[in-house]
Amino acid sequence: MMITLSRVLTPNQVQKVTSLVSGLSWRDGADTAGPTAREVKRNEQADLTGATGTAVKKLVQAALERHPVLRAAAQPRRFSPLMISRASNGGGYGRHVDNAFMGSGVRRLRTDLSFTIFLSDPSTYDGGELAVDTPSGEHIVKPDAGDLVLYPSTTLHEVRPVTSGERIVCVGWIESAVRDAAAREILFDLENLRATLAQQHDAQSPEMLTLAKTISNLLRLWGDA
Ligand SMILES: O=C(O)CCC(=O)C(=O)O
Ligand SMILES: [Fe+2]
Repeated sequence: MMITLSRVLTPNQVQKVTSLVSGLSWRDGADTAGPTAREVKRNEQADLTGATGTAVKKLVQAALERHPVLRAAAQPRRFSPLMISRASNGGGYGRHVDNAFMGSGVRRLRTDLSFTIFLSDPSTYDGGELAVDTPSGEHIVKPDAGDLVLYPSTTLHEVRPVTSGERIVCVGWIESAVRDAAAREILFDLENLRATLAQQHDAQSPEMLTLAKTISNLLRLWGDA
């Protein structure tokens, strides 16, 4: 399942992040890629270790954690550290698969889902589409600034060359509490159903209680703590 969530960052938050990011220093993106991805990674990564970088990460992380649809779709257990990437002048990121594991020690996580939060207005750069291989063909997106694209880390994907302007994004990975993608999709459907039914039914109604019980018990069956 691949979805685009609109306005995970509001226009104000995009502006705030963009202005903070403009004060950061950058280094070659190949430094943070795995051995195969390194060959095709042609972008730069912001240094987020200082106070400004920390402020950026905090702002974005808070928006991610409170987003109800992202929570329902991803069932996040752990988030990777966020990265800010920039591509211009024909840069991009050729077809690759993300590393299965990231980080080390207690911070090590399995990458179940990858996401990109677009920070640049799409009218300000040419190219730079994110293209993800799906069983039904390539899914190509270039959404508005503030939108988040969530897709399975199991896929081959690429960022098409940026032929003019500059593409700035925030990327990260999620280890889901529900490892199996099919199980995650069933739970996402049920959560959407719950949200729809909640408009007509009281939370204490037998229907809503049974649905709550079903979702909770499927999480026990399929989820990791
Ligand atoms: O920039 C993007 O949209 C995706 C980047 C990517 O695939 C990666 O960092 O592994
Ligand atoms: Fe990737």
